[in-house]
Amino acid sequence: MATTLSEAYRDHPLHLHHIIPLDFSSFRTLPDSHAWPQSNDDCNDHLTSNINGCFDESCIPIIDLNDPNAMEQIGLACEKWGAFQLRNHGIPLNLIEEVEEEAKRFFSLPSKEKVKALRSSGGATGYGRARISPFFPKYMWHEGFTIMGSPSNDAKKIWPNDYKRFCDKMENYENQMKMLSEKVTKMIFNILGISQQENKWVGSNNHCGAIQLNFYPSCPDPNKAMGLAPHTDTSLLTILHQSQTSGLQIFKEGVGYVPVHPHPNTLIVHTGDILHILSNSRFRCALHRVVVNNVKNRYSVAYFYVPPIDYLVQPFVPTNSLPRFRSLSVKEYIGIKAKNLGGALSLISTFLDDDLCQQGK
Ligand SMILES: C=C1C[C@]23C[C@@]1(O)CC[C@H]2[C@@]12CCC[C@@](C)(C(=O)O1)[C@H]2[C@@H]3C(=O)O
Ligand SMILES: O=C(O)CCC(=O)C(=O)O
Ligand SMILES: [Fe+2]
Repeated sequence: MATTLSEAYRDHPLHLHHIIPLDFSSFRTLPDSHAWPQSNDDCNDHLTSNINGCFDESCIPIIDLNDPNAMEQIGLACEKWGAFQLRNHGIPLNLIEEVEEEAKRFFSLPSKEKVKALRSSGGATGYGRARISPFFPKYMWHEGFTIMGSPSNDAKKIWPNDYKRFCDKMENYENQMKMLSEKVTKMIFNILGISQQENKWVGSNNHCGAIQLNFYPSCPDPNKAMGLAPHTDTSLLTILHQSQTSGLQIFKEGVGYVPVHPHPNTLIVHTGDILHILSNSRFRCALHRVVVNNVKNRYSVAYFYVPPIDYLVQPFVPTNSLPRFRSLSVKEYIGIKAKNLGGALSLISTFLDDDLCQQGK
């Protein structure tokens, strides 16, 4: 029986062609395998996030964690967007920079070096394409490196004599992200009225977590390419650092894709599927994607905060309401998502409408 996140993915192996990334450095034109039928012109580039924290239809709010009203603002942002940006988050800025530097150090290696840490078919960690690759007809202009717990096994394959530097930074970052995730989760559970007493795993070492280093090389034909295809995160919440290069876009019903341009010293928080289920779809789980450009490489570092694998994800239902989803374990949900991606929430819905997630109902 699976007890860790890695083990939960073992039952859902991927073909190697959905794992081995292209050697992007050898392409001057976009190969057909990476040319997407639809261009990225459905983006509302004039819209952006508002520095003062705003809750109208057009901007992704920035919330100061030290603001006495932060909890209320987080609740509103999760309801309206399923995402927000966080200022004064308490993560040391030099650590964020160092982790980004380590990501650059890894991704700038020649392909023949990087593939030494290739994710195995049934594996969850290491170098490779995004797990969602098999659901799309074309490949993404993207490389990833996934870490669950200590990355030492994978890092040793790359830097046999010098793996410690990479591991120390990543482990330190994981600890800091865990603490921030706990803080935000406690605020969110408070908003939802979910008992802390029954969720003692928050604040213990019983949670599951993963770090994903993302690399989007500059691309010869960015309008036809896709950095990361539209998806929602499986996690309870995701904390994302993006380098100073735009590319992330969040889908807003009735508006389209809204860019989230980088703001110095802010981290982005996404509501994941698990929180969407727990909140009985009061909180959206934002559909998001990444577009690429032809000038600069882009990097991002995502931390996925996930409850223990055997945790029962059970919608918290206000009085006089009905649960919109059946209860299931994290492991079962991961399995359903691995087979159905965007259809996973509809499959566990107790209602007939599909795509409840996007409608935020
Ligand atoms: C915990 C996880 C979330 C993730 C799958 C993973 O096991 C580690 C990689 C994560 C990632 C990063 C890129 C986008 C994404 C959809 C993917 O393909 O791999 C997410 C996964 C997810 O949220 O389901
Ligand atoms: O690169 C980004 O900005 C987003 C990455 C992302 O969505 C993910 O890792 O799940
Ligand atoms: Fe994501």
